[in-house]
Amino acid sequence: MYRSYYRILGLIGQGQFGRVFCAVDRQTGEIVALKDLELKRFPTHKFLREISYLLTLKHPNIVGCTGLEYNRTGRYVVMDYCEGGTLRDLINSQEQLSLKQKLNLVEDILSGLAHAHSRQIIHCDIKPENILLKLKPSSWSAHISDFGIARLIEEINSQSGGYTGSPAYMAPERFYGKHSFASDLYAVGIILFELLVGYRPFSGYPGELMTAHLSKTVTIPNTIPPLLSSIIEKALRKLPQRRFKSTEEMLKSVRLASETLGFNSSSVQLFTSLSSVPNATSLNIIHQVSLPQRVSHLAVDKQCVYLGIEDKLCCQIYPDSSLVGKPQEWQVPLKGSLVKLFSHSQGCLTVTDSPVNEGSCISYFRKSHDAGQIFQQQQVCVSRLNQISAIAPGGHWLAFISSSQVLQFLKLPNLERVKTSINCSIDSQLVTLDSRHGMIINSAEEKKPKTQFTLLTRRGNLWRFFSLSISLHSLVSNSHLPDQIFALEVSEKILGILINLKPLKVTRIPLEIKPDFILGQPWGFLLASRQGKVILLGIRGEKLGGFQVEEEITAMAFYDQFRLLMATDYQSEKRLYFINLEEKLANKIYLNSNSNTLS
Ligand SMILES: Nc1ncnc2c1ncn2[C@@H]1O[C@H](COP(=O)(O)OP(=O)(O)OP(=O)(O)O)[C@@H](O)[C@H]1O
Repeated sequence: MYRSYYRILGLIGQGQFGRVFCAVDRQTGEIVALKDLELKRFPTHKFLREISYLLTLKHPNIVGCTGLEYNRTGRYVVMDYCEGGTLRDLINSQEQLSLKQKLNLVEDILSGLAHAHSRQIIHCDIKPENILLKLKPSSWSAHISDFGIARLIEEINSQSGGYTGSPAYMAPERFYGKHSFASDLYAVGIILFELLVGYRPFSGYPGELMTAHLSKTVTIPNTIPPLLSSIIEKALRKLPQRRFKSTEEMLKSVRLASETLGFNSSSVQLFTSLSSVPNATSLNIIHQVSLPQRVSHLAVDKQCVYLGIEDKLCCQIYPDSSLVGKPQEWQVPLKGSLVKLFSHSQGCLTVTDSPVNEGSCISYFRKSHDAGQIFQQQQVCVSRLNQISAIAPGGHWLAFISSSQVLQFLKLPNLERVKTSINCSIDSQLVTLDSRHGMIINSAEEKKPKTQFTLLTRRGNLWRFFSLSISLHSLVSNSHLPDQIFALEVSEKILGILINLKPLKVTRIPLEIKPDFILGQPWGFLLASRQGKVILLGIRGEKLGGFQVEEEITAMAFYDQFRLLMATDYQSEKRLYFINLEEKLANKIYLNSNSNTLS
């Protein structure tokens, strides 16, 4: 058996007939889905026949099957990867889609179906779980999955009698074991209803659903514009011959409705999910201190707090890591203005821009408990830094891209240069994943928005990883969850993008603020704007809460899972707050099994 062409990144899910994995092509770095079809249920002759026809079903709105993979672990169908999950995930999420976006998704489904129907193929199991999503700027494109598989399953089950499919989306004739192209259109009609109204026209147990589909009239709320309710009504007619004559005819009607209503969707009162504006409720402030000057940067390591104040570094050493009690305090001058501050296990690192030349200085400050002071131990001057990122927080490496567009590494704590010859674009962004890996991210907006993610090892090896068809900025990794990245999408609205790397899954989170601070924690991310609004997001992008302060926030850092340091500036009053967010997050947190459990 040969070595697999793919490296599996993670299990995406388990269907009735086998598992689906997210994998990366070892040669091209392309992300694919591998569907493992059990040998027992799909004997090779059936499997091959089905695959040969699946390979020919090519359309932008059908999840493409690109090949087969046989290896030691099994036999897989290789498919295009849909990083956005299913339409069901989107319906259940907090993302609010505009009318135009909802209709575009239905148009995508109908376009894919029209192609299949033109080849005499009926899907038989159209439902939100079988519609997969890919990112497109500020929205999603829909792709029909389970095509051939659905047909194959249909064949297997019809041999044992009875119907297959999902009763909530099944046309009346399907309960009698009959199906036609119009049965697929009925299912699209239910999806359109669900997207617009927020629930399905019929609910209940399979028996109740069957009765309803066969004999109950669909009630369409009068908040739905007539142009759309007439489409739903026609698609959901009980007799297949009374529905749309063809998929193209239904597609045309939806397109017309989208063009007529879509740009003016604010006037259409549709179902919307819960409002997610954070409440400005009282905060649990452990204590607060006045500061003599504005703090631009904050970093914490155990009982040491580092405050960046203009061209000075202030170090406070507390009796213990609860940061209660009176700290010992030292100040050291910095050469130039501070642009970044990192904590390190034995001290901290500063990056300053030199006022005299065009260069930057990276300095390592070591704290000495015995001597009760902090002193500068090492310093290197480099050409002005564009992007900088600490590899392994509190760890062994620092990587940066200099203005000469070369990626460089420094060993910590002695700041010894490691030679690399990796060219990077000046606009590249860097993030840390774990002690050995980082990522270089290049976003382009020109003709087509695109973001390319390249994996970087601490030895300076690069590996093209994957790309997304949107443009991203302000990327931040979560040192507590090495497989998660948060970013902002470049678009009219403020959209957060949560990227899980293993398996690749992208979630879009509409935000009410434009965050200036993004901090990763074991329970998720804290986002805050300088204007004082703070949002707490869980590890799946769900909103856990938030708060608002009157002051301008100038710097933030966590000193344990829940306790936060926040420096503010308000009418010449500068303060440092010690805040406990535990109550705000209590009972709302889902931690994955890799992270520490909460007491
Ligand atoms: N090409 C793909 N890209 C990304 N995720 C996929 C892809 N194909 C399937 N998945 C995901 O893998 C999981 C399992 O999919 P699968 O199609 O095997 O089963 P299912 O649709 O959940 O159930 P059923 O077996 O009843 O059809 C689902 O969460 C699905 O969204």
